[in-house]
Amino acid sequence: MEKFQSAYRCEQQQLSQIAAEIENQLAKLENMPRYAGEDLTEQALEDVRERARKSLRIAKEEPYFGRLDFEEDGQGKPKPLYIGKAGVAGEESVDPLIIDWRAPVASMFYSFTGGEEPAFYNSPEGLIEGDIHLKRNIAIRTQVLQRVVDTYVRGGDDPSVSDEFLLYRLGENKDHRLRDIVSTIQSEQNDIIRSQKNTPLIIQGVAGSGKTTVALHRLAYLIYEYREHILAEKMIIFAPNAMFLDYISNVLPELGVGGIQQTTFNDWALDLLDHEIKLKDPSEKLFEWFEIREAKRIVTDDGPEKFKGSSAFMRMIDECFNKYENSAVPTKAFVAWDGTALAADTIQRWYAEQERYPLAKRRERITNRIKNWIDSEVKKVPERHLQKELKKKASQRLRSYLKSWPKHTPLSFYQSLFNEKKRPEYVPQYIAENIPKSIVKTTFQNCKKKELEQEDLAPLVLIHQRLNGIERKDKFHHVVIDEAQDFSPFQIEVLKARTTGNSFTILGDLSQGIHDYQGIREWKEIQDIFAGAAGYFELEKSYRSTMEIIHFANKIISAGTKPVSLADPVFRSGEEVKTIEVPPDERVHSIIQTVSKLQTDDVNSIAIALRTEAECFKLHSELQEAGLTAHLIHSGQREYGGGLSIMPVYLTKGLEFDAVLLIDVDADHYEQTERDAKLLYVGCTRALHDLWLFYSSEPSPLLRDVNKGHEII
Ligand SMILES: Nc1ncnc2c1ncn2[C@@H]1O[C@H](COP(=O)(O)OP(=O)(O)OP(=O)(O)O)[C@@H](O)[C@H]1O
Repeated sequence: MEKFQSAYRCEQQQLSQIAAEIENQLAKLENMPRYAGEDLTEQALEDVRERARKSLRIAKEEPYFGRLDFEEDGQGKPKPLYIGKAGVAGEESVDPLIIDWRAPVASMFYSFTGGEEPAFYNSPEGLIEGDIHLKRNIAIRTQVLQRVVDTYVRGGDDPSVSDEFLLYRLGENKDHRLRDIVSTIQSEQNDIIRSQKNTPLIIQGVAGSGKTTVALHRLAYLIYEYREHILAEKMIIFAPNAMFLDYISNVLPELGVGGIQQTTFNDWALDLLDHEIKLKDPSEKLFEWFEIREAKRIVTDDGPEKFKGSSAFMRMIDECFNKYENSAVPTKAFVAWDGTALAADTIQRWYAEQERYPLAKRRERITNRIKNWIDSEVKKVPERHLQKELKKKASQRLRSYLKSWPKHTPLSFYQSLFNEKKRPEYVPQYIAENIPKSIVKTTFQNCKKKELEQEDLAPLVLIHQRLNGIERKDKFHHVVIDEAQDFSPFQIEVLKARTTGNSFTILGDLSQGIHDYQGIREWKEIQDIFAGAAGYFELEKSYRSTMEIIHFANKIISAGTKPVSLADPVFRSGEEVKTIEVPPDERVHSIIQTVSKLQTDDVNSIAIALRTEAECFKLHSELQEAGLTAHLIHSGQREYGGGLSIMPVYLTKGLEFDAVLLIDVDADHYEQTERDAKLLYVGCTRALHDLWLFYSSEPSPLLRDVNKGHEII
């Protein structure tokens, strides 16, 4: 106790000094007039000052969260390093006042797992070694010291780094948005965050292992580490839906990072295609795939989503496009006026010479070359009064000549691939035969109506890229794909073509692959796209939920499929999971009772999750009639406001809630199938502290093993 008090007093004193210096530095910089002139050196200095102002503003409220006492070899004594979200330079000394968490030396705060072995980090000057004497977590809120926890003391009773501070953080009730984790990043997460930029990373992580959070921290790290080569506005995050984007929207600003694009694949593709097409309402697809009983659809390789998302389909389109491109130049001579013609061979030679340009550019360049040829031919005509007349005629003829040169948009080219009546020459017979019959007619009709499905977007983007090319300025510097198990190989392929240095962070969990009709079955499908050059990480530790919830969820997933790995919970114990049988006529009453109890206990966010959207609507109105108000969340939702929500279980993916109530967990709604096990697993693993499952009549067969002991299958 005494030791703790003295540590607290020492940090209190330190905080007062550092806070005063921050105030002082900030006041000086705020009072300096801003430079707005043309002098480049002055502009650069102003940029440096502006960056310092930004860091100081961040540091003012919560200057740091950790202290590491490190004795560098040969220095003789340990030096305390204070680590915060933003670095602050010292005014009086060369040593920084606060070290940015992304700086090389700060990596030891995360990678050090205890023991008396030497610690090290990679500095720009090379490897630096030394000993760690103390690792201390310090919680400060609005300049007030709240908690001091020594997680490692050299020579102390426990040689490893303790979880005490992590457990304190995990035990807190969350608000409705994801938060940064800079103070408690774990060693295995740190390795991912600090991986080098140009190796694509694939991260398979169990539910709650921090994949989304880690990817966002990685973006902040890359911006810091590669500030000379990477621009925030050229980095992009692909997330499953707009509500999820809203849910993660706080993390990057908390880390002092702005300007990164955040979108869904559908929105991004529609923008790129200049809204030439409309998308069918995606909720119809969700309705089809998440219906129960006889209405259920079965996944097959030649279903539209799987087939159109495959690399094989991409290769077919590529081949057709190559053929089209090779024959896309007219085979007849261009006659400018009678007696003056440009031979077809010449035009074809010019076309071949432009091979390195995308088709649209090649066409533009050939057109310009023909125009120049016309000009020079006109100049050869000795009668000056005829020249104007001839030029006019030649221009008219050029316009009609160009019409014989087929010009496609992405949509018209795509549509032509499905034209059964008039197969274009560039579509070889064997390709036409390999496109499943069930897809051909509907896709052709959809193209005519300009209303397509989401699986048509990647093919259209590919055609757009082949027609127009991708300019260097349009390339991404880094791409994050969250919930990547639901991405098709084709989607990844088109993004790969737009990304410099294969700089990707691709994360997901095969056990949560509930959109199996469109996503991947194994990570190899994505590894193959990068020809085996991708780094692969597996995260098994789960931070979100209590041990009880994770043990329960592990049994559910194991009852329906063989997961890549089972989640290993942190040692945080809570309430037992409740599985409750309720007669149908008492269902609403039971739900209301449970919710009121949770609300009385100050639980912030509660989700009531049902299998289908229609069932959510129904329960929502039943609860409303009985006096309980909740937010009804549907697939078009763009924001997530926390509190009490009712939503289909498939929409809870990626989110988390203090408590989750899963309704109708019976044999009808959740059968003994892989998809149903994954759905139920997703639902269970959304809960941080409390999980309730309700069923009437026969419980789901997936609950079969939940009451067996915790020894894992
Ligand atoms: N090192 C950590 N320190 C504190 N909290 C953490 C840490 N890692 C993860 N968490 C917390 O665990 C929860 C899950 O994180 P996140 O949503 O990023 O995981 P995920 O792997 O993407 O989950 P899922 O796949 O289940 O959606 C969040 O509340 C996050 O703050």
